[in-house]
Amino acid sequence: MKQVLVLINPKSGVGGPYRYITAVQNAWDNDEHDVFYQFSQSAADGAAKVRRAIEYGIDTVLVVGGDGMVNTIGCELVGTNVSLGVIPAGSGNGFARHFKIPLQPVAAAEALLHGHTAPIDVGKVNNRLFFVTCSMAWDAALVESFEKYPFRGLVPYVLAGAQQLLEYRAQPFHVDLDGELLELKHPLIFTVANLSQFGSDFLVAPDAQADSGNLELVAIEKKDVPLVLTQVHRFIEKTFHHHPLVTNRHFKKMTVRRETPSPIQVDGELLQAETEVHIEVLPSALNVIIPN
Ligand SMILES: Nc1ncnc2c1ncn2[C@@H]1O[C@H](COP(=O)(O)OP(=O)(O)OP(=O)(O)O)[C@@H](O)[C@H]1O
Repeated sequence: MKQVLVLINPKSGVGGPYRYITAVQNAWDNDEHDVFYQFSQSAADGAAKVRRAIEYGIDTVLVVGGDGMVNTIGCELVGTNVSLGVIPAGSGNGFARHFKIPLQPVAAAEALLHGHTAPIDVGKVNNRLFFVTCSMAWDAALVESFEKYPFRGLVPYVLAGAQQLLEYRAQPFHVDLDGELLELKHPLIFTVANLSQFGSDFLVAPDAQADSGNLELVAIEKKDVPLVLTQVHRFIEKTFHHHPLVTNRHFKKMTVRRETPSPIQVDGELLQAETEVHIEVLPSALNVIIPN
């Protein structure tokens, strides 16, 4: 019997948690699985519950939540043999969308049940892990405005972005990328992607592969953003990162030196950071259940 912990964020999801519990129960509660259900009231509460479950000998943790919860629980599972499955219940669901996990709970529970487990890379920024994306310029600052909106999704994201466009003061970034030196004068977008999207199908690094052993940098100077944005077909064709004005690199280790400290975005959450930021990839560090 495989031991399965279903960890539910009671704050996430549409239609209340029992919709998700029923979906998982109908698919997973069978002769092969012992399934336990717990609510995760906070990041610390969820982490403590997962640590206890690991000690108990759990095989799988199914997270019912969004990218923020995937991050806080994923951090506890890195370096263990426990597999992470994600039943998407967030607003953006970048992690789940990258792996084509269905957004409907019944379909998601079924897809994970019949899926396969594979190791994926994890990003590390200073002392914090990230699974989806990490941003350091205007693409980080907009999260502050976004968090103030009473509702979630692409619309507040765009509105927050527009508001921060007026307020954000771009600054020079000095970048050492696996030994290659890059000087960016005034980057507006500076995102490191482990997976392809921020969420809501907003693809920042369409080619990013979870098991490539690399992270991907997508950066655009402030003066070039309007030109890149006019090429709408590149967004539709998912090739905007190949635009000659976009800095697009695959790398394993990066150091960024900025002139003034400014917050960074880590899987949707805003963190304070000093001027110098270190990023590296931890290859094959987390076992994830991926639909077939
Ligand atoms: N382990 C956890 N347990 C409970 N709440 C958590 C946990 N981790 C993060 N949170 C908080 O729960 C709230 C919702 O997070 P969650 O990631 O589930 O949904 P979301 O933010 O809508 O998702 P997405 O990032 O995909 O848009 C956030 O305020 C987050 O800080």
